[in-house]
Amino acid sequence: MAHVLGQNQYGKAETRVVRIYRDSTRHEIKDLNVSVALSGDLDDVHLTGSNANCLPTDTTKNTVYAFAKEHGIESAEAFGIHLARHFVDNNEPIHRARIRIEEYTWDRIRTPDSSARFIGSEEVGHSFVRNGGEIRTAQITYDGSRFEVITGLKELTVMNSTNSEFWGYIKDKYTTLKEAYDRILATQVTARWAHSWSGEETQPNWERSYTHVRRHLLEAFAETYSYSLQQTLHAMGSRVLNNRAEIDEVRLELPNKHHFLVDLEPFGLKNNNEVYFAADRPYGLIEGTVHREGVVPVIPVA
Ligand SMILES: O=c1[nH]c(=O)c2[nH]c(=O)[nH]c2[nH]1
Repeated sequence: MAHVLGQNQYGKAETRVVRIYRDSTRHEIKDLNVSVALSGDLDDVHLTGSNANCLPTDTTKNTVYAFAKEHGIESAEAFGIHLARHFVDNNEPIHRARIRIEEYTWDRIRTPDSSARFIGSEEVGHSFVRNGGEIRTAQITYDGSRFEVITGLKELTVMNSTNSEFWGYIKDKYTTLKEAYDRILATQVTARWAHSWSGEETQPNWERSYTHVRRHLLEAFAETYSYSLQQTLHAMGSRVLNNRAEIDEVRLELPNKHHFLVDLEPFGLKNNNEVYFAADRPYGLIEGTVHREGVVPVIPVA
């Protein structure tokens, strides 16, 4: 039986690159995890053993490090665009590059010590603490003519301790869930958003765009009086599209981090919505895309 080689791609995954800027005593850090996936005219590599069209994954890793030195890392998106363009435009057999990046952020450590090696008010120019919050993500795809840039974040955990209800749902013989008129709403946000930029004009300010999208997601979560996590999801996506013209589509994955009231009656105590059991699994998983009318969604449904 004949077999057909289907979609394939290759490259070095998870190259961890840390770039320090030492231009002043106030150092800057960019800390990325970069995964390269190349595809193109690679049939022979798989079928005949000829590696004539194969740019080694080792080289893709080296390119990440060399570009960090030569071009710097202004933003994950700009760095990914640079890499993708390089791999496709300089290697004839490579027709498409997908660069996935995770970015870890570092906050400055502040100290009241005012000795000379500290600059500014209370900031230490060279001391950082890893931000325990969300991880930033970026995916850049380039096919030789168009770019697709999908920015995102994951592991952003948020909670509303009130302003959340859930009732009026379908009830069948298996339904035991009690209707809730004042519950905790907590989730760990995974969000991705697609930019309309595709390579023609100058690039958006990726860092500023990220900061604003994150703020809009959080503000929408906090300000929405919620009748379901689904409704909150739509409010979060809409808020981003209403406020950020550079973005066409937002996809959200929101696990419902259930908080169940503990029965305190056995101890002769009344639980007035104060003591909860935070369950880690199973969890409801609410997923959805909000996009502009007429735009064909591009963010893959994982
Ligand atoms: O916001 C919610 N959406 C649901 O679909 C659902 N289902 C459920 O059991 N609890 C909840 N909460």
